Amino acid sequence: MAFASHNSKNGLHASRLDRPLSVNSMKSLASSPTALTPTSTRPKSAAPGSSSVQRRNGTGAQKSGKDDSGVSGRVRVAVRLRPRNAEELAADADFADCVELLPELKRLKLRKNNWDCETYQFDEVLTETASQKRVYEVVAKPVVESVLEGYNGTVMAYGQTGTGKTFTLGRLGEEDCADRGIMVRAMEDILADISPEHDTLTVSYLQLYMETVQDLLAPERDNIAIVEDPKTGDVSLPGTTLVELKDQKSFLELLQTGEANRFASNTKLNTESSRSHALLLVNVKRSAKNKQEKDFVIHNENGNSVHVSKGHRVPTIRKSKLLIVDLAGSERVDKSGSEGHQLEEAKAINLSLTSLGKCINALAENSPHVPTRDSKLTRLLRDSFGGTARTSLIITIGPSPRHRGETSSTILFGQRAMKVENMVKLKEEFDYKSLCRRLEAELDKLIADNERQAQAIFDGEEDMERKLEEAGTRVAEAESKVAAALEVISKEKQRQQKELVEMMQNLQIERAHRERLELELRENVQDLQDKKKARLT
Ligand SMILES: Nc1ncnc2c1ncn2[C@@H]1O[C@H](COP(=O)(O)OP(=O)(O)OP(=O)(O)O)[C@@H](O)[C@H]1O
Repeated sequence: MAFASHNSKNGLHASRLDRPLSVNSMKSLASSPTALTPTSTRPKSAAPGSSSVQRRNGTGAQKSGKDDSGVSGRVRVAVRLRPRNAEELAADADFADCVELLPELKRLKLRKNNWDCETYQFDEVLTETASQKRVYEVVAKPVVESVLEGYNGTVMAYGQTGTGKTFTLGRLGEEDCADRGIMVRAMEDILADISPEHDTLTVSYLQLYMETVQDLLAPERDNIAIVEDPKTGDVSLPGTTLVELKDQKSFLELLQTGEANRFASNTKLNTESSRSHALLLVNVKRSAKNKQEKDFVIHNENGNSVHVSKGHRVPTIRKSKLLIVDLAGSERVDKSGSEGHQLEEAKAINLSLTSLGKCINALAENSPHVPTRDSKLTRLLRDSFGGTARTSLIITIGPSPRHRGETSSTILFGQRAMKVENMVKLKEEFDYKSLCRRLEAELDKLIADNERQAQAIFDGEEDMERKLEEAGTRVAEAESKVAAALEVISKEKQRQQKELVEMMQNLQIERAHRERLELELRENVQDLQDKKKARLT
């Protein structure tokens, strides 16, 4: 759809962000229970490390963290009075304010006339002198803390046009940091708490203008669909720009871009009147490790199950959302002087605010039917009112007796909202990706250990074989040496035997020779003796 050109509320022009914008879908606009005082009670399960809502319900409730009923948390409502503006100081100079505040008693008196008034009780009553810091601390800080603990949270401003909704929520405080509104202060606290290594912080910024959702960070996306999960009721806005945030500077740039693209007009009641509802959505994703007290089984969406035994650390992830809603101001068109296109805008604003009022009434009265589907605003706020969010509403009013009727209807809206009970839930689920990564790493380690052990055995076997081989070689060498020595010995023996035989033979020959000589000698002697005898004879 084509949008008419409007001035931005703070006169800034749209500028491209330096940071890359990631396009993604948003999921639910859920949240958790609120207390407006800093000492307020948190949901029982909100304490870090304590058991979550889903754990209270036992092992069966751990499927996805979505089948539990949550903890009751009433919508908390604060009222803030704007100081008289220049026009009121002049026009209402002779008249008393239409309201009287009793902040200590958390009461507000609405004057009916000079002698009669109605008294209303709120969770917090903020006078015209209340600082932005105090407003943040009592209205938004408990919700922000709760979001950081894993619950969804909503902070919303409602009130007549020109009463200070944008002042309360959207002030950047560039010149004086004391002026910083809830959005800037909330992000400061979130950035200070999260860990850039383990947590993820993404932001989208949208406006709902004449029943059309537009991306304030990419205004060409001007017809974003609202998709509701039929099972869980979670709302998502596919195609919305999601900016991953790391620092406050980027956030301020993002807010400036958004504000520059927001529809605002100069009306009789507010020179910079927002003509759209602005929704800042902060997604916080944090990983947590919980030690299990009991054995249990995790079922994933595919029906597979993993048995987790007692004492194991199971990685879980908390995906919470903080929704900050700056509604367009309700106005009486006769007073605001709207006509033409502006009149159409005013009608659309009033229509969506009326449907929000109807839902709040139905919820406050515990009506079986809540007309959530009547407008896009109520569809977007489904989790904030009557859902799982911790919701804090700030209603803004002006002091002028001329707007007593509008102030009265704002107060009644706040009173009815105080009766709305949400069922806050810890947005925690098992981190299957991380569990899978861890199991894979463990498996890789086991495989590596196994391979190392197998290698060691293999190496041991090889070593043994090598030693056996060496021993065999040494034995063979020794055997051959022994054989060689034996051969030498045997040859020597043979040689010696041969020499002995030869010597024996020589000896026998000599003996025979000597015996022959002796015989010859004896024969010669005999012969001589015979000859001598013969001569003698
Ligand atoms: N608490 C306050 N203290 C001082 N000035 C304020 C305060 N609240 C609002 N104002 C001033 O009143 C004017 C209107 O405020 P703002 O634009 O925030 O109203 P709004 O409720 O957002 O109006 P609309 O619904 O028309 O957008 C602004 O000039 C703003 O600075």
